Parts: sequence; C-alpha cells; structure tokens
Amino acid sequence: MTEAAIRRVPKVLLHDHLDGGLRPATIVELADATGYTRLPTTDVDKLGTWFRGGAHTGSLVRYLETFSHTVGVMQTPEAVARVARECAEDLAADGVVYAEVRFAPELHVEQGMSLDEVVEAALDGFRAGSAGTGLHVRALVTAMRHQARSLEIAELAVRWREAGVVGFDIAGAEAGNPPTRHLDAFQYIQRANGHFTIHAGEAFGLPSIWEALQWCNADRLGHGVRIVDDITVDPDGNATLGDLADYVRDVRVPLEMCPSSNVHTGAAPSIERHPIGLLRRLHFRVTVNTDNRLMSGVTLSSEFATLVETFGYGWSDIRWLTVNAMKSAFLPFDQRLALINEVIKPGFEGLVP
Ligand SMILES: O=c1[nH]cnc2c1ncn2[C@@H]1O[C@H](CO)[C@@H](O)[C@H]1O
Ligand SMILES: [Zn+2]
Repeated sequence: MTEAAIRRVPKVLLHDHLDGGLRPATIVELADATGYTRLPTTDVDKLGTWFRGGAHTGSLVRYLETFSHTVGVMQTPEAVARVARECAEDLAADGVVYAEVRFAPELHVEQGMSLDEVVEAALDGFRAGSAGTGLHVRALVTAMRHQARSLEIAELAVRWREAGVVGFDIAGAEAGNPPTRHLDAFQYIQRANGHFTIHAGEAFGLPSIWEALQWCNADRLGHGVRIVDDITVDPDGNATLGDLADYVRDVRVPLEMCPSSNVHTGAAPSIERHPIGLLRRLHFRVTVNTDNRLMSGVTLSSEFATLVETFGYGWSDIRWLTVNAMKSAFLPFDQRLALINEVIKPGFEGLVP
C-alpha cells in the first residue's frame, strides 16, 4: 500500500481550504503580478519550506498567521480563478473524485472585488480545472468567526447554491469565538434548507462541539477531535462514552478529521496519539481530510499513507473512510449514491474482498 497505489483509488475530500493549498510557485508569480511585496522570500523552494515551518508551531493562532500571504496574493478575480483551477488540477492528479473546497470571500475584497465576484471567480476556476478529469468539485463558503459578516456570507452561500456552492462554514481562531456568536447565520441557512459545517473541537473543547451541534444544528463538524474528552478508555481498552459523544456517534455526525493539520496546530500531540485511531475503532462517522495542503505539506493520498503506516489501515479501511465521506457530502442523495456505486466501489474492486 504505497502512496502511489493510494493515489490510484478514488477518494473523497470534504475539508480543504482554497487559500491553504496554493502551489508555492504560483504564490511567487501572483505576488509579482499583483504587486504584493510582503512575501518572506521569493525563492520557490524556500517559500514552501517557510510555509511548512510557520505552520508546524503547535498553535492554531500562529498557524493561521501564514494565511496572510496566500490571501494577500488572491485579491483579483484572475488570481482567485487561477488558484481554484490549480487546486482542482492538483486534486484530480491525486485521485480525488469528489471534493468540497472552502474559502472565505470576505478575505478577498481588499482590492475591490465584491463577495459575489470572489465566488464567481472560484467557481470558474474549479470548472476549468476539473473539466475532462474524473473530479467533481463543489464549494463551501466560510465566514471568519472573529468577524461579524457571517449572516451576509450565509446569504451569499444560498445565492450561489445552484451554481456550485453546496454549503457554509465558519473558521478562524476558535477560542473566544463560540459558534453561537453566529447563530443568526446558521438559522438563515436552515430556514433556506441549506447545509453547513462548523470548525469545532479543534483548538477549544467540548463546549464548542456542544454549541455547534445542540444550539446551531451543524450537519458536520470540522475536526471535532476534542470529542475524545467525552470518552474514557479503561486499561483493557473498553470505552465509555459521555452523553455528547454518544449523541455524535448515534446520529452519525460526520467528523472532518485532518490528522497532520491537527498535529501542526497542537490539537493532537502526534499522529500516533491522534484521536482518529480511537474514533475509527468506535465506529464514529470519521472522514479523512487535508485541511491545508500547502501549510501541512500533505495530499489526501499522503494523509492516508500516514494512517496506513501508523495504524496499520488496509484497503478496506480506506474504502470505509471514503464511503463515509461520500455519504456525508453536501451533494444531493442521488448523486452521492451514484458516486458510491459507480465510482468508489468499482475503484476498490480487487483490493477489498
Ligand atoms: O484548521 C483551521 N482552523 C480554523 N481556521 C482555519 C483552519 N485552516 C484554515 N483556516 C482559516 O480559514 C480561512 C478560509 O479558508 C483561512 O484564511 C484561515 O484563516
Ligand atoms: Zn479547516
């Protein structure tokens, strides 16, 4: 089960940030083209290393600081469309067959783009990059949790839903910015019969997960790793779940887990001790994701290869995780089913008994 072999099976990605997945060479070229002068270096290799080094700090707040440069070069429709096109190309080359890629439109308006223009440019890029490949891409629009534009961004998500936006999210520094600050935005999405996920239980614990689910009614959790704080495991390996952990497992709340990113932001101490091991064993609705391919230096295939190495996962585990992700996608039911039966299951034929 090499990384190259994993690249060839169909995979599904639910949690990937557009502004966390740029090619270093593109950042340098866009900085030049758009007059952005604040890059730490214009040497492509050194820049890639700088992003990974800056991200692996054990602090979400410091991890997020590196985004000022990627967002800094994504301030024109051409730049956003190019990054989105390359994102789709890179995911297709990695064997991803369905992806939901997220970005925060409010971060891309510094040079006068409107929120709608940002979304339009990203969707154009996704379409161009996925054309002729086996990849289907949809967008999630994110509101920044420390800002106050979430209702406006929720309205934007609904306005663009026929064109490829399938959901809404909040991201950014979690501590001090609880999900209930944005309750009106989540209620707006619900009244419009839309879908949303919330970054919760990454840098802050159970109260954040509880609010995301029981006050805001999130369809999925971004990360959700701290749900393990509500699970006790005795020396024989028997697990006892608290009420919230029971709820998350019982109603099959999808967990968008991003193992490497969690180690880099300090949400998990190491891959070996990452909660995904326990949560997968207890049959939570676990999915595997990249979060930020640039900052964490990963692809979806490399992330699976890491899990194979660390937890001894086999093809049946990868297929289970992939089917979990497809079931949890914000795509209409008939399209999810078609991808599972016509693309994912046949793609694992001969590998899984
Ligand atoms: O792991 C994460 N936790 C919280 N916020 C994040 C994470 N990764 C990226 N972003 C934030 O989401 C914005 C829109 O894509 C990024 O600009 C970054 O600030
Ligand atoms: Zn994220």
